[in-house]
Amino acid sequence: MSKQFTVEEVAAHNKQGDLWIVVDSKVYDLSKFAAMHPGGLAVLLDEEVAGKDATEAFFSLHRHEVLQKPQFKRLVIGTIAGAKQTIFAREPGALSNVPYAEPTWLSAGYHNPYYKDHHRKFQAAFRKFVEEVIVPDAQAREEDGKKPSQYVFDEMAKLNIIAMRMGPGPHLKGLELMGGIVKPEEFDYFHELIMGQETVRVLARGYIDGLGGGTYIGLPPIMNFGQPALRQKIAQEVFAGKKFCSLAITEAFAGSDVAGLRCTAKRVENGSQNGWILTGTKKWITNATFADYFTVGARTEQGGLVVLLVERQEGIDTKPIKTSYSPAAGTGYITFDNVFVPYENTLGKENKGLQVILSNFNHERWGMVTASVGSQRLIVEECLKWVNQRKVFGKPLHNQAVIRAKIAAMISRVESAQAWLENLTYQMNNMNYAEQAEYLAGSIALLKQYATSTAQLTAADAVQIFGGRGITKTGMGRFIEHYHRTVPFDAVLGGAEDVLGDLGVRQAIRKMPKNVRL
Ligand code: HEM
Repeated sequence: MSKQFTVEEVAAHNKQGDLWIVVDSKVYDLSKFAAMHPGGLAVLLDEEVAGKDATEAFFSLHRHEVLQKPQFKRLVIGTIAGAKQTIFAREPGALSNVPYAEPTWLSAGYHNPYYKDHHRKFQAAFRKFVEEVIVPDAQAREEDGKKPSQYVFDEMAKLNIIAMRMGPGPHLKGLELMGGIVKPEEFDYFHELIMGQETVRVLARGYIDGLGGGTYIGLPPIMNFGQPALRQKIAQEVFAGKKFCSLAITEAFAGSDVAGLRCTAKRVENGSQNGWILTGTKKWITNATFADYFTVGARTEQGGLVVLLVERQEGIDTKPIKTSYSPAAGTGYITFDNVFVPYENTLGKENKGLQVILSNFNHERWGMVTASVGSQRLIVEECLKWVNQRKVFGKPLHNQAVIRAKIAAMISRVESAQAWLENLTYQMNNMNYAEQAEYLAGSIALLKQYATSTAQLTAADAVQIFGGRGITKTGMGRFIEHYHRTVPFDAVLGGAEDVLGDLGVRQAIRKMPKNVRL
């Protein structure tokens, strides 16, 4: 049992060199630390703080995790006799009890039609994995800008997480998923949705893309259109966490208008050399700096498009691009200088590359929505906690009607996006790929536009609620600052918002019956 002190005993230690304070029933000896305190010595010597219970002052200025750091835990010398700890951090893997911090299917008292028992078990195990294995590496790599550590990929591979990240399908056959919690034949788009929403809990946007953003979009064309032997070899290497893919479509010359690509692929057929010569550049390619395989869109001599699987080799140069998120994503500029690509590395048919590129767009955009809505929800939780603990004019911040109005809008946005997302996910579970393309392409595009545009409104509101802290990289508002800075990525990747909104409406117009009038 830790040493017990009375309030009076603590009160006697209230000066420089002999300074104790109480935070949530624990007594901290700050005598030596006070001079190094990042908030300064003076604030600790304040007569309301020195030798007193400073719980409220502490939590209005620091995140809870400050107290959990080993160097600060060591400052605890005992507890106040008869007092009990009242503030607890969420255990790794546990659900949050903050209202709206979890989707309704994970909220006490709610019912839902979509998720089964194996989804719940999967969610609990996956969150624990994210918080225990990924979060520590994510925060460190986001800081130093290096790619996610190899041990994280290794741990993911052991549970077949990289394979599951590619969604349901025959590639999961025979694999033990998440230690056997879910059977390959049970694995559906709701499991994948859970993965998308749990992974963003690391709140390190660049790192998340580093963790498999390139593979998520670069591997499907290989799996769906590659030669059997080749796709099996590559899928195995990638699922084992040993190799990485990236999708190299976008260029400085062409973004959403893939028809305008300038990278060229010329056929060469002279005896042993039967293949393509690839020349050109690609820009903003996620994971490019460390990818082993590039799924490249290029223009043929006939003016059509071809998609090629290109292995890293001489003639390929990748250099990092500085974006507003961290270099952990490995975002790069690629130069292909007369690179030879064997003919068997052609994905799909020559001059029919557009179909290959477009074929994965729905799944890719839907996946981006899962992540976008998941991180939007974390921001709602951050804001609810902050307005509850922050005091202004002697009252909690939520006492201001304007603040409550902002929170109301945030909750409505995230709940509507989640409900729409779950509905479309249910449709995906009950449609084959062709049906998804036929019925869902427009809705998914509209949902992505909705999710990312509401995310940006929520990011802006969150900054207003956090004030200066919302634009500061450390301290109470650090996740708000990060989110506000990186939220445009979601709105640009997979198609800019306006393009997607337009696509959704064009699809609807295409399906307008000829025989209807007002
Ligand atoms: C166990 C006791 C304490 C520890 C370990 C501690 C530690 C820290 C740390 C690590 C920071 C910088 C990180 C961050 O921005 O969150 C900080 C900042 C600060 N601390 Fe403390 N602190 C303690 C108690 C207090 C108390 C009782 C006050 C009372 C007024 C206080 C006032 C501040 C202020 C004003 C800042 C600067 C906040 C800002 O820049 O927004 N600290 N403290």
